[in-house]
Amino acid sequence: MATKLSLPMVDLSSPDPLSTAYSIRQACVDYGFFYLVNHGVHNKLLSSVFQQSAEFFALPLDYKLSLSRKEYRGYTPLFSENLDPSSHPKGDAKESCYIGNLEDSTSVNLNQWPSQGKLEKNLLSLVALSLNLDNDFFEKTALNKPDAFLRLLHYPGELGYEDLCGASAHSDYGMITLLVTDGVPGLQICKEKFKQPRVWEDVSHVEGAFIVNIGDLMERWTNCIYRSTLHRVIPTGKERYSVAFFLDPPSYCLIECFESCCSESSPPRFPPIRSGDYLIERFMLTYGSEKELKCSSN
Ligand SMILES: O=C(O)CCC(=O)C(=O)O
Ligand SMILES: [Fe+2]
Repeated sequence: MATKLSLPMVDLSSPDPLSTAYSIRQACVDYGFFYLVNHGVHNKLLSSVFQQSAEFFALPLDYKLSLSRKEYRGYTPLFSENLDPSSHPKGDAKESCYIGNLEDSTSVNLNQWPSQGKLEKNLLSLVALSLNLDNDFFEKTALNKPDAFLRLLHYPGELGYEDLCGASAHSDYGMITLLVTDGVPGLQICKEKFKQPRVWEDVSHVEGAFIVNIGDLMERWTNCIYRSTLHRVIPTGKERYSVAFFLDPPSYCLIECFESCCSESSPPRFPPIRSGDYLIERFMLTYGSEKELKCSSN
């Protein structure tokens, strides 16, 4: 049985930015995951996002398929994604809907969350502070024209495949992810991704908190000082909803190790790479091919 894990807690309302930045640093070094509380997004708004999400996924499949994913936006049906191609060949037991960029999200009225920009700006300025960077570093490089996606996720529960994950083992690809779930368990993390056998720990639900995690591009920027931790959603037999907000640097942004994160004895582990090139490579592994990636409906 997996052990139950309480992640570190970061309080965004704390009056001392330095101590908040320090707790973010500690959490990103130790876990690559933390709970974010007092984030300023009202419970009422979150409930209405879950309500709309449930209404969307309850629509007839034909209708949802007419909104199939194109250029990273729209509907992806059950089993069309496989986050860990070495796991079950059938794919992941979830359906999802991507809502694209902050500036022009039109079809679903979710653009208050958290796209007004305050939350991610605030959080990323603390992350910058935690890395000894100017506190507007991410605002200038990555939030200037970010690739931000809201993704509604629905795990249907019992499907008759016992060993099929809702989301198989993966790390997130981008900079940072904010996640909110309906409280149904299933999310697990594996802190040591290179150790075998993998040890999985259940992430406890904290009502009203966001779960924040570091993605691969932040891991590359920080030379693995901040971890992009492996995680998955295992089946529990229960239906589950979650909403993830992925924040990625713009595609032209060159991701190379921060000076403060390397030294002679600890040289950069990764060559510089453009954000867009890295993300395309990862998405291709998840979805199979570039054609499928660009236009899943035809
Ligand atoms: O639904 C969840 O709890 C996690 C989803 C996730 O990890 C992802 O979409 O990248
Ligand atoms: Fe993820």
